[in-house]
Amino acid sequence: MNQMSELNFQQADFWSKLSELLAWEGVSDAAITETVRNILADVKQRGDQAVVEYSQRFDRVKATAMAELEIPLTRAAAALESIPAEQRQALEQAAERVRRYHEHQKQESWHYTEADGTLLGQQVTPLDRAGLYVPGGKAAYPSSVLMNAIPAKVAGVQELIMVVPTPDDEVNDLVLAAAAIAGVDRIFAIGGAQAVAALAYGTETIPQVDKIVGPGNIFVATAKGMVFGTVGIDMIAGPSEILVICDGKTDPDWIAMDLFSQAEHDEDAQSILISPDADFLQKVKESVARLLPTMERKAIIETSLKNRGAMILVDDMQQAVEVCNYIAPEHLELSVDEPMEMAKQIRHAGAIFMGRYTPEALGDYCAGPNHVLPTSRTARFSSPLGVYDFQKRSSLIQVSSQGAQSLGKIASVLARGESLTAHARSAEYRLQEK
Ligand SMILES: NC(=O)c1ccc[n+]([C@@H]2O[C@H](COP(=O)([O-])OP(=O)(O)OC[C@H]3O[C@@H](n4cnc5c(N)ncnc54)[C@H](O)[C@@H]3O)[C@@H](O)[C@H]2O)c1
Ligand SMILES: N[C@H](CO)Cc1c[nH]c[nH+]1
Ligand SMILES: [Zn+2]
Repeated sequence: MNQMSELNFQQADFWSKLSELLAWEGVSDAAITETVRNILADVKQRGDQAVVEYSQRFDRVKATAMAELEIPLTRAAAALESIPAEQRQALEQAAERVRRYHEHQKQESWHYTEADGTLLGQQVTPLDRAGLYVPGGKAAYPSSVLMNAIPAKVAGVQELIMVVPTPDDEVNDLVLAAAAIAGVDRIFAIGGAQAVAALAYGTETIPQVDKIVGPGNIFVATAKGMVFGTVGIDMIAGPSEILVICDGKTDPDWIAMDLFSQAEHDEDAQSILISPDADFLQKVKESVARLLPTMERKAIIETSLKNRGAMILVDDMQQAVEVCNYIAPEHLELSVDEPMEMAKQIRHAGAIFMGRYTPEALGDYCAGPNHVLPTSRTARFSSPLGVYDFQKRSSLIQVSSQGAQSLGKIASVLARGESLTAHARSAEYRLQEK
C-alpha cells in the first residue's frame, strides 16, 4: 500500500512539513465557491423549482415537485417500526445517553440585584426554528440525526427541519427512524448547497430557519459559510480527523483500526499517530498493511492515509502534547497510562478520548457527547455542537430610580465625551438633581 507520511520532531523542517500535511484547501477552492454561489442565488430566486432541479442533477432523484421530496412523519414512524429490533434498541440507547449528557449543558436565565436596587441579568431563550443538515452523499448517518436534533430538543427549539440527501431516491430507514426517535418536525430529501440555501432563504415549501447546524461535504460547508449572517450556523466542519497519542503500550491493531475509523469517512479525512516509541510506530505500520485489505471502504481509507495520514516520532510525551496543541484535532485519543494527567495539558481538541479502552468510535455513536466537532484547527476557538448552540441570551436591565442617579451621571459624562447629546440628555432626564 501507499505509505502514511513519516515525520520526526527532530527533523529541521518538521513544522513546515506538518503545516503542509494539515493544509486542506476546502472552503477556499475557487471552482467550488463559484458553483455554490450560483446555486445559492438560484434557489433564492427560484425557490422550490431550483431545489428540485439541483436534486435531480446531483442526487439523481426522480421528483419533479418539492412536495415529492418531503418525507412525511408517518413514513419516519413506520421506519422506526420496521427496522430490526437490535438497531432500534441501539438507536434508543444512544439517544438516551446523548440526551442525558446534553441536559447538563442547558443554560438557565439568571439575574441579581445591585445595592441600589438595579436588577441585572440574562434571559435565555431557545431558537424558534432550526435546520438540521444530515449528510447522505457517500454514506447515511443516523447517528448524526441524533447528534443534531437532541441538543436542539433539550434547548427547547420549537421546530426542527431536517434535510438529508437521498441519492438515487434511496431513503435510509435508520436515518428516518432516528428522526422519529429524536422528534424532528419535518424532513426533506434534499442535500448539498441547494438544501442549505432552501433552509437559509426559505422556499414556497421549506420554511426559513434561524440557524443551520450539522456536518457535510465541501459544498455544504461552503454554502454554510456563505449564508452565515442571513441565518446562524454552528461551524464550518471540514473532513473528519483523528490524532492518537500513544506511549507504545496499546495493541498496535487497536490503534491502526482507530486511525482507519476516521479515514473511512472521506478521502480527505486526516489520521495521525504520535508516539515516542519508534518500534511501536513500525508495528502500527505493519498492522495497517495487514488490516487494510480486510476493510470494506479500503479504497477511501488508503487514499486518505496516503494523502493526509502521518506517523510522528517524538522524543517524549511533552513534545507529543506540543504537536497536538498545534494541530488542535477534532478527535484526540490519549492511549496512555495516565490520560487524565495528560488531558490537563491539552489546550485545543474537539473531544478528548482518554485511556486505551476509549476508541473514538464510541464517541461517534453512543458515549453521550456530541460528534459534531470543530475540525481543521478550529478547535483553537470553537467547541462541540451543544445545547448552547440552540440557545440565545438577552441581557436584562431594570434600573431603580436610585440607580438612575449614579448611572445617569456616568452615562452623561461618557456620552458627552462621544458628542452624543441625545444619549446624554436621555440619561440626564432621569436625574433628580439636574
Ligand atoms: N463532523 C461530523 O460530525 C461528521 C459526521 C458525519 C459525516 N461527516 C462528514 O460529512 C461529509 C459527508 O459528505 P457526503 O458527500 O457523504 O454527503 P453530503 O450530504 O455532505 O453531500 C452530498 C451532497 O453534495 C452535493 N454535491 C455532490 N457533488 C456535487 C457537485 N459536483 N456539485 C454540486 N453539489 C454536489 C449534492 O447535492 C449532494 O446532495 C464527509 O466529509 C464526512 O466525513 C462529518
Ligand atoms: N466521526 C464523525 C465526526 O467526525 C461522526 C460519525 C458519524 N458516524 C460515524 N462517525
Ligand atoms: Zn466517525
